Amino acid sequence: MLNKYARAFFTRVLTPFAAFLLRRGVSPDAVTLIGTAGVMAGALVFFPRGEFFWGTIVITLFVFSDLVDGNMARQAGISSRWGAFLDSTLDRVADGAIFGGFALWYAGLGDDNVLCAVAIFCLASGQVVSYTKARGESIGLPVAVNGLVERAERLVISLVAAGLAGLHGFGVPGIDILLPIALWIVAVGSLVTLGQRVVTVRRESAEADAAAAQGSGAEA
Ligand SMILES: CCCCCCCC/C=C\CCCCCCCC(=O)OC[C@H](COP(=O)(O)O[C@@H]1[C@H](O)[C@H](OP(=O)(O)O)[C@@H](O)[C@H](O)[C@H]1O)OC(=O)CCCCCCC/C=C\CCCCCCCC
Ligand SMILES: Nc1ccn([C@@H]2O[C@H](COP(=O)(O)O)[C@@H](O)[C@H]2O)c(=O)n1
Ligand SMILES: [Mg+2]
Ligand SMILES: [Mg+2]
Repeated sequence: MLNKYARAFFTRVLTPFAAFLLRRGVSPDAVTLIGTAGVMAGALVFFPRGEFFWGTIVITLFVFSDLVDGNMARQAGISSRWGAFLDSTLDRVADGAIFGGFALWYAGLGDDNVLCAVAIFCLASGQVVSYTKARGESIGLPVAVNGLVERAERLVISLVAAGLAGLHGFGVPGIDILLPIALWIVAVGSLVTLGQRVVTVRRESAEADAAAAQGSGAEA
């Protein structure tokens, strides 16, 4: 949903910045790499220590690079298969660091086995949700569904909650409950999304196989 409705807005807002970087000789690949490194640093340095406010600030500064890199490539007319591969692959790395950071907090000082498991579930299910689309497309299917909770939703729900939960460290009482709530929402939402995508791939592959069988029957 965010991908559909918010992308146009962010494209408008980020286009001048993307043009500025291109004028300075920065490449889209460099933005993809630096953005991922920044997200990983924010997640793995701050989250395991329970510093959710500062971790979210650092991640937010870098995560928008994922919208800037593609914008730069399109403006410069240099969108490439390599760029698409690099972008999607490093998305998985960044997501692993974010949910891994939450899991490390709950496995350590946060001391909550259930929430550690929920964070690991968010990490794994998010990767599988993305994989369903990549694998479905690689076998020639359209995978014409995005589902309830795409990557943008997973990030916005968990990062807004983490940023607000971090205010607990500045004396705001009770607000730290937002992070567990967000992790449960992302976990359930990812499971629903996984179901939606698997059902779609099942239907599309049955249709494609039937069409192929009909085609070879007509030839015989
Ligand atoms: C005092 C309070 C302190 C709070 C601190 C600040 C809080 C800020 C909180 C959050 C900011 C979160 C921003 C998250 C932005 C996410 C941007 C992003 O990375 O979007 C990527 C997404 C997808 O791009 P791609 O097409 O390149 O990626 C594909 C996708 O990943 C597929 O995944 P799948 O869906 O299949 O799982 C892969 O399959 C594919 O491989 C991959 O290529 O881009 C978009 O979706 C575009 C829309 C982005 C919308 C961003 C909305 C941000 C909205 C609000 C943020 C600000 C809120 C501030 C609130 C503050 C409250 C305290
Ligand atoms: N280093 C890069 C990054 C991205 N691309 C192209 O942009 C598409 C992704 O666009 P986003 O707005 O979601 O970032 C991607 O599929 C590539 O076509 C690129 O060429 N090089
Ligand atoms: Mg990108
Ligand atoms: Mg991306």
